Amino acid sequence: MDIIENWTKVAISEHLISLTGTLVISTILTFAIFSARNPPGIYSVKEGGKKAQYDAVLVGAPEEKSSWPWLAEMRAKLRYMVEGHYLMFAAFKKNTGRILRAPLADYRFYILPPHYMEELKSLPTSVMSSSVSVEEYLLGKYTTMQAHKIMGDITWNVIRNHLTQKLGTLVQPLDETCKMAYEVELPDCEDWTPVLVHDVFLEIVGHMTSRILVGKELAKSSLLRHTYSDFATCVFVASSLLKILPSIVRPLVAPFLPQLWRIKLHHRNLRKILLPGIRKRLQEPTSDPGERNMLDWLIEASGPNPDELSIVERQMGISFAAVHTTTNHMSNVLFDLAARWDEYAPELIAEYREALVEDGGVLSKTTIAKLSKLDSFMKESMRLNPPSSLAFNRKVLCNHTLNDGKVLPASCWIAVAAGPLMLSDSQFPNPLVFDGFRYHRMRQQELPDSQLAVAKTSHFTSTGVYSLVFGHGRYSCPGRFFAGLESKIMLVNILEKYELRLPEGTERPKNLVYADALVPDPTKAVEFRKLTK
Ligand code: HEM
Repeated sequence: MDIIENWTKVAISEHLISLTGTLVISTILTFAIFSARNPPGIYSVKEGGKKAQYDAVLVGAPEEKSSWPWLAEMRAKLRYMVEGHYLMFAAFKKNTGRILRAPLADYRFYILPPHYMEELKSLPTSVMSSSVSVEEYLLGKYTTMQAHKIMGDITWNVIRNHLTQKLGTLVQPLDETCKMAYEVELPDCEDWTPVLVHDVFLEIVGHMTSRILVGKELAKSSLLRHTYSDFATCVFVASSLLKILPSIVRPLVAPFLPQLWRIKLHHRNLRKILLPGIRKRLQEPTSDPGERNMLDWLIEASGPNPDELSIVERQMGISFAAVHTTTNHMSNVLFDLAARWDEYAPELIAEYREALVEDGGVLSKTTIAKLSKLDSFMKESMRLNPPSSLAFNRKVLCNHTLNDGKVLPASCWIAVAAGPLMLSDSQFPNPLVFDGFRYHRMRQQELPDSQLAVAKTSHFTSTGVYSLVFGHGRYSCPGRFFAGLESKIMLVNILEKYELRLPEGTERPKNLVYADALVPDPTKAVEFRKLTK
């Protein structure tokens, strides 16, 4: 009943939000005009009133010098929102080796050349923090995505020391869940059937991730899966809407956002679903190793008197990090595979069958590790369709002097232009061409010294300057090994049972752009057909 009442509120508030549209647009303009204090083009970074130590080039600034600098900056900000991804490529190409400034809302956001990564990648979180940048980017104050609290050491350690270490034992439960989810979520596909891959795989990834987060029984709850996936959607939508407003106006608009209402509802529902299980475990820890899951690991990692609510919050945080990222990756791989089925599927199927036979017909972690061509295909899909043109996003927490003497001022943001680096023609022959087995070949060939940096990071989960989709260094994505395993299990189950193609007369769908982010188009379908035995 509670839930029904809340959904009614949501419907009413959706009307209210359209009324606030006018307010939003007028405040964007006010904000853009009054916040444009700096001239476009070359932007001098001044520290503590001293002379600039370096110049940063404003991404998206007009070529010619403008007599209305604030107008030029305002245009750069608006352009960045709609085509930031492409502007970043153009600016990086023209200014390789220079520091760029991304005109994103009211952040001081510097895009550093990649050579700084080596010295930055191991800095402690007291100097620069990935969690704080996530939290502020997603406006955690409003959206409850307070990453520095709900991620933090406990979550990181649980993912690194439990989830990743136990991947071998998770293959069978994940495979079983994947097969069940395909039965439930995919249509029959007796003949060619269009499938909206983003929406359907959001459900399938939801089933598989929940299986690991909460165990077999609780993972059956469709409310739980909806809570995990819609929480993330609400956080993205609400933060994107609020971010276009000046910070002073945000508290006035926030109460009208239906997404923020839904976020509250999701927290309440998750508590209702998880707390009884958490309390039961606190009294009597799960003894069956096959039944232990993220709930047990979080309880163990939280010390002698675990705070049960913080375990629920951490679950929400992990699902946030895991579900949409993996869904978007899978959507891209399926678009790429469907577009080139005849070229790649026969070799991928042969590789899988051979590995399975070697392992006595039982899918295991070793079988998955033998799928070098599939790993390469997934990595190539990510190289050309990264989640963002930026990576290694950090909030600088105190003034930091780089080895060459330049100072990163406290409270600025930094990132590296991951997208352009992954298209570097010095590292990738024909960088714009999809070459699904490029990384597979790299692992087997002798490469010139100039390409060794890429060759060393040729595996799906490895990170480096030319492989930044999972970030890099001490705080790179801890869940990437799980994401790789989960994706491969979903893919071998497709290769085994289905054929794919794009709807007739269509091409590989283009990604949607929002600022520097790239998202697979959720309205585009892939056609599936079940193989007859
Ligand atoms: C294809 C799927 C995924 C992609 C592309 C991805 C990407 C990323 C990136 C770029 C970061 C930031 C790293 C950095 O700043 O250097 C990150 C952080 C993180 N990821 Fe992933 N990830 C994926 C899947 C997962 C999964 C499945 C999990 C959990 C099981 C996970 C858990 C996390 C966590 C906990 C963080 C730290 C967040 C924070 O500190 O606020 N990720 N991920």
